[in-house]
Amino acid sequence: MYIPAHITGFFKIVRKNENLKTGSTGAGFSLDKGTKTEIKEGKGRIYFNGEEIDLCPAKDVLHHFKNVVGEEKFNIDVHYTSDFPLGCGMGTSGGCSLGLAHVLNDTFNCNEKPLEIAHIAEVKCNTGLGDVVAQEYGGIGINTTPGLPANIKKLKLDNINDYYVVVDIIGNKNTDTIINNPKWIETINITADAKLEKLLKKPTLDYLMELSYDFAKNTGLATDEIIEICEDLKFTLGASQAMLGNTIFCICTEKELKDVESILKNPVTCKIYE
Ligand SMILES: Nc1ncnc2c1ncn2[C@@H]1O[C@H](COP(=O)(O)OP(=O)(O)OP(=O)(O)O)[C@@H](O)[C@H]1O
Ligand SMILES: CC(C)(CO)[C@@H](O)C(=O)[O-]
Repeated sequence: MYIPAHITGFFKIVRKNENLKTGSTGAGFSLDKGTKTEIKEGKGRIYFNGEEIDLCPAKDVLHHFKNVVGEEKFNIDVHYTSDFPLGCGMGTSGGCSLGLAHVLNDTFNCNEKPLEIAHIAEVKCNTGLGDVVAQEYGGIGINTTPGLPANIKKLKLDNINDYYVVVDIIGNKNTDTIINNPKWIETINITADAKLEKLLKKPTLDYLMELSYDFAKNTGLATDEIIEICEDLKFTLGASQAMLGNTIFCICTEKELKDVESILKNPVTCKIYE
C-alpha cells in the first residue's frame, strides 16, 4: 500500500476532548514519493527501510487490529519502504500509520475505518494532527476543520504538471516537541486563522507558498539557514520550511529546476500527487 508524503505549509493546532476531533487546520499538498507498507509473517516487529524501529503510531494501529482480529491470528511484522526519513516534516509517520491501517483492514477483511484509526494513532502518539487526513485525500488541500470527518477544499490546477516540488532535508525535528508546547501552540495559532481565511479568499498555489513562508518566518519555526536558502529561491513560485521539519521545499517550473537543484545540497525532485 503506497501513501504519498505530505508537506504542510502552515497550520493551526486544535485540541478537543476526543482524539478523533483533535487535529489541525491549514494547507499543504501530497507528493508522488512516499511510503510503501507491507506485512509479512512475524512477531510484531516494525522495520523502516530495513532497520527495526520503535514507531508509536504503528504500534497503536497494530494494537487496534489485534483486538479486532484476535491475538491468535496476528503473527505479523510490518515492513516500510520510504522515500523520506521519519521526523523531517514529510508526513512519513502519517504515511506509516495510514498505510498500515489500510493494509490490515484489507488483509484481514475487517470493516474498520482505516483513516480514523490512523488519525487517532497519530494524535495519541503526538506524531501528527492533519497529515493522514490530507494524505487520504491527496492533491493540494486546504483543511478548514480539525480531525474527522474532514472538510478539505482541494485546489484544482489545470497546469499542476507544469510544477516540480524540490525538497531538501537538512535535519529532523520531532513533531511532539512542538505540538505539545504551550508557547509554540500560542505562537502558531495566533497567526494561523488569518492565513487560512486569506487563502480561502485567494486559493492559488503561489499564495499558499507566500502564506507558508510568512508563517514559517514569523512563528520562528524556520531556521536562519532555511530562511537564507528560501531567499535565494525567490526566483521560483515559492519556497518555505516543511512543517514540522528541518526541511526546505520549493515549487518551480522545469525551466527553473536546474538552478533550484544547484542551490540545494541534497535535492529530491517530486511532483504533486493528485
Ligand atoms: N530513526 C528515527 N528517526 C526519527 N523518528 C523516529 C525514528 N524511529 C522512530 N521514530 C519515531 O517516528 C516518529 C516521527 O514522527 P514525526 O511526526 O516527528 O515525523 P514525520 O511524521 O515524519 O514528520 P511530520 O509529522 O512533521 O510531517 C516519532 O514518534 C519518533 O519517535
Ligand atoms: C504540521 C503538522 C503537525 C500539522 O498539520 C503535520 O505535520 C501533521 O499533521 O503531522
